[in-house]
Amino acid sequence: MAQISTADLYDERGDQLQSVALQFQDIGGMTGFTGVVRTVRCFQDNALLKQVLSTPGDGAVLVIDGAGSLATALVGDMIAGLAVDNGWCGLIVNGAIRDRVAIGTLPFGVKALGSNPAKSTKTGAGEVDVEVEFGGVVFRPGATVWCDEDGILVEA
Ligand SMILES: O=C([O-])CC(=O)C(=O)O
Repeated sequence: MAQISTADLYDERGDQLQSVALQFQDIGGMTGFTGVVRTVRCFQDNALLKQVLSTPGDGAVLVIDGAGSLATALVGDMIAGLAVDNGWCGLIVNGAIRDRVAIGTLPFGVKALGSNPAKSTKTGAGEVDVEVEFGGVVFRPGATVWCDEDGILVEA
């Protein structure tokens, strides 16, 4: 069954929702996706998010706050494939990805600011399941998020 559009959802329950003002690109093969928020905060380093995506996702959306850096890719086709295999439903990346064409073939939601072929460091620095904030919105772990071509809504 098709999920409700974010515009219709906003008309129904906008008072309970936050809408992301940043303009993300739809890169994954699935543009409409919804799930419970999990989070990683990291900066130009992707070992921690790879570790999280190696665990069962149970249909959750991983919100990755890379502080908006476009200097290195936080996710490529291997990490995105790992996430699909482990039952995550999508990623929202406040930063860059790479392997854009391959990610576009996956049955998976990926919103990101852009792409860059340069890889990230792998030290594991960062935090998991903390509140993150970008685009005028606070993402709380456990809140529900809805994504489609129009944007991103998350429970307040
Ligand atoms: O390993 C990385 O840094 C990201 C990547 O290229 C992939 O997931 O395929």
